[in-house]
Amino acid sequence: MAGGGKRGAPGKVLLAGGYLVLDNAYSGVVVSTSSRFYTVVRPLLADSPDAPIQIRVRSPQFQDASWLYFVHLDGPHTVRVEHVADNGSSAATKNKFVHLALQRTLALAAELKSVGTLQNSLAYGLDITILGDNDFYSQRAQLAAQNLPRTLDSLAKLPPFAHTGVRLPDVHKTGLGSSAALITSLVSALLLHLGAIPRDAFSSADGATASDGRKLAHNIAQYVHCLAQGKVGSGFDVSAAVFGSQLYTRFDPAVLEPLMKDDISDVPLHPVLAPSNPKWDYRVEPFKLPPQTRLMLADVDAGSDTPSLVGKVLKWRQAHAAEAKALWDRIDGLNRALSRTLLELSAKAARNPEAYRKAVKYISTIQSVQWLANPNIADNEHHIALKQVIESFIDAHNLSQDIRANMRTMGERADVPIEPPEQTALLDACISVAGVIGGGVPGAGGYDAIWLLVCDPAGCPPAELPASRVERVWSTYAPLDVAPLLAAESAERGVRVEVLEEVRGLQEAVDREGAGAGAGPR
Ligand SMILES: Nc1ncnc2c1ncn2[C@@H]1O[C@H](COP(=O)(O)OP(=O)(O)OP(=O)(O)O)[C@@H](O)[C@H]1O
Ligand SMILES: C[C@@](O)(CCOP(=O)(O)O)CC(=O)O
Repeated sequence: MAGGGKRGAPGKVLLAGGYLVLDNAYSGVVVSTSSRFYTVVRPLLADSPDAPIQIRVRSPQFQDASWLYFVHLDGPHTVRVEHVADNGSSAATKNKFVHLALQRTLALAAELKSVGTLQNSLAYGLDITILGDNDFYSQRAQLAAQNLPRTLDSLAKLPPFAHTGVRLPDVHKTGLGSSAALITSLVSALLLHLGAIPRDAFSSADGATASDGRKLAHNIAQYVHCLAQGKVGSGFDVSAAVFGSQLYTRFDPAVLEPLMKDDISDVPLHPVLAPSNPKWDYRVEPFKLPPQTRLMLADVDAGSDTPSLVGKVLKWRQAHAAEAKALWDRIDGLNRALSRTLLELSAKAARNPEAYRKAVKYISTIQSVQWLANPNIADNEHHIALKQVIESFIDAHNLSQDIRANMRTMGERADVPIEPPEQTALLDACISVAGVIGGGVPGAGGYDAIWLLVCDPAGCPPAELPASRVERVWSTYAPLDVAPLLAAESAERGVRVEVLEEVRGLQEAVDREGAGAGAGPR
């Protein structure tokens, strides 16, 4: 879009529901993050009018990350996107995720509009820039290079969309779901740019009431992500990128079966991907974190291999069906109760803001075990509303601890490190800090990350915030190398259209490496 429209899609954290969410009998509690992927689409203004339609895609945060494609519109249902050498050193590198996103989104647009309309929209070619917030990639090297301690303050000082200094395959990812956010952002930008969905498709949000345009973006993003990954996962990460925080229940993979072959040139996409196709049976139920709390995330430098964890857990589940069912049912009950309790806290805050504010302020200075120890609060009838808020926070604490215990059981039974002892020690240390509500290992677990939910009382001096106490624990924690991420929960619900100039550092990042608006292919 001339003028610099761009589409941002958030990352995700699966607070609860790892493994369970792969089965549509269960759900996952997923939070979308303030860290986003952005796609900026501009005309390429290719020199020769006779040249084939060109699309150039660049990721200026990486070395050798520029890909050039020719688009062939061979017939009413034949859109071919061909990867070609881009004059530079990137000739040999492919990007399957980007290539498939272009290929399938253009094909869908051709079905929805017409080949002629598509040809017109692509007449000048497309110059696409993809940028991810720093959080998606480990910033350890950047902090070390600038001699900065690993704190939230230091992260805030790094330039936005910092260069990672490496090639894409060599980057250390932090687990926020870079590929799902990237695919969602890219296909949404293309659908809008090509007029395949209305311009206001992303202006209102909320799962059940989402526009058909948003639902179409969801369906094609799920499809492309599955194709690129070579498997149909639960899709919670794409759903979070599209719809925002939610209680997610997966779609039946059968819906995508007709399109999962390599050559589908004779199979129309829209009948399968249309929001009106009843086989899309995913459910998005409302979820958000309570006011005056904050999600904290840390990247623990000891990666684990998610696919191998998942394979082993599913194998154990199959071999021990009855025991696994009891465990899965128990965990799902706890996960749903956690989601309900956190939503109840939002409702209590709305009903009685004063009592809520006081409760958060009070428990922010005390360890969770002591939250109702004060007889003044426990027995005083003037404090009923305050006490009710504190009780919900205690429920949230107990539920998250129970979930951890049951996930440890899952790990022990399946013999995989879902919450290994090293992570248990770290989480116990963090959760015992005053003002911390609960925490756990996100997603599939393993050694690589933790999440915490902490009180964030309004008007408290920064140094006295629970988050600052947690940061001190992280920065001095000897047994593991713990680095904070900047991300918090995103207040916006899912993918949205933004104004280029309003996202700090985005314009500069797009212009980096000599690729200003109107630049021809290099
Ligand atoms: N900035 C980017 N520009 C272009 N492609 C990217 C970018 N970031 C990621 N990708 C694509 O996504 C692929 C990585 O996907 P993969 O599924 O391995 O990661 P992921 O599981 O989403 O990672 P994480 O959850 O840790 O962020 C890369 O190989 C590349 O094709
Ligand atoms: C194990 C699983 O349920 C969650 C994996 O999540 P993550 O990639 O660890 O955030 C797999 C999935 O849902 O696709």
